[in-house]
Amino acid sequence: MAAVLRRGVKLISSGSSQLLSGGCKHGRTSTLCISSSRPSSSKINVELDSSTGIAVMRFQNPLVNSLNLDFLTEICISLEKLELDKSCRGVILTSAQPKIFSAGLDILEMYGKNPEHYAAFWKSVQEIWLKLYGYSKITIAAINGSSPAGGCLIALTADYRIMADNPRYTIGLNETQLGIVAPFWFKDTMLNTVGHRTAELSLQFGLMYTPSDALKINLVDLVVPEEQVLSTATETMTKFLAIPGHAREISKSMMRKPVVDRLLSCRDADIKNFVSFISKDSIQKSLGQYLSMLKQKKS
Ligand SMILES: CCC/C=C/C(=O)SCCNC(=O)CCNC(=O)[C@H](O)C(C)(C)COP(=O)([O-])OP(=O)([O-])OC[C@H]1O[C@@H](n2cnc3c(N)ncnc32)[C@H](O)[C@@H]1OP(=O)([O-])[O-]
Repeated sequence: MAAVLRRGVKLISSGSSQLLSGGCKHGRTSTLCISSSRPSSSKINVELDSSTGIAVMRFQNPLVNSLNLDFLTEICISLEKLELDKSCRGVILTSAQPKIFSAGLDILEMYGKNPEHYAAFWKSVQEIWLKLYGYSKITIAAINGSSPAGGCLIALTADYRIMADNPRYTIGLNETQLGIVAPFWFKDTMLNTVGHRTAELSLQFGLMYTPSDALKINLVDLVVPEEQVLSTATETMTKFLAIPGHAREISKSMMRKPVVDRLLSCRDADIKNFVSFISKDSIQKSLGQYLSMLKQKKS
């Protein structure tokens, strides 16, 4: 059943399985497929334009798109569905929340919980990284807000990053500022993007970069006025789509597979390592202080 939302845009279905198995396949030029796995409480919104093959995935997990277990799982499932959907050729990742792309991993998932919880959470963080860094289709991050730590990681997994030109927005792997350590696969993703020396300084200091500074170190590929982020992402996607798909895909895999394989070869050990690290009293204390600092900043 289709309902007209605005000129040329149709709500095909609010259930993603229906949508992806049938709704998009025979869409016309002006038809967008709008999906959400749980209509009212969905933390993401996906629009797939079946005439171009470009999907826009918007993160909408209030307040700050922090990556908790449910949210990570929902993103992962949607990415999987889009990857299997032949009418989808590329995905633009962006935020529906004002001023924030993603605040990174939800600190509350790593604070005051039990080891089983930490293990399940970390597995889902691994999962999203493996899915995105090894994604066969084109991904572009349209970074329309701040993007610390895990938020930066999500952006780093994309094939191209376009950031809004607003000096109040910052991006970077700031983990050390919280007293925690980005794992080797966060580090490798950063290193593969900005090079060894910049990654080393960036990780040790937990540096956050303004858009113009991020551009200087190639952490982002393009900085454009805020209102042009999405349109520029769509134009850039069109350029990627002009390249023969299999050749592009193999080239991407060639660049990334060694890093993906490295985590695949030691997932359980990596989980154990995380659980043991995050459970330490000293680390819990640092996280508690950081959370208080975030709250105080508000008042
Ligand atoms: C080894 C592991 C590797 C770790 C990787 C990571 O990603 S670690 C993560 C590293 N991430 C960071 O260091 C990012 C820390 N966050 C920030 O820097 C800022 O919040 C902001 C720039 C994202 C948004 O600024 P803004 O002025 O627009 O908003 P605001 O500051 O007023 O916050 C609104 C509410 O959201 C809350 N909250 C925020 N983030 C998180 C979170 N990650 N989680 C949970 N909650 C979070 C905040 O407490 C507040 O809650 P309240 O009081 O309403 O109950």
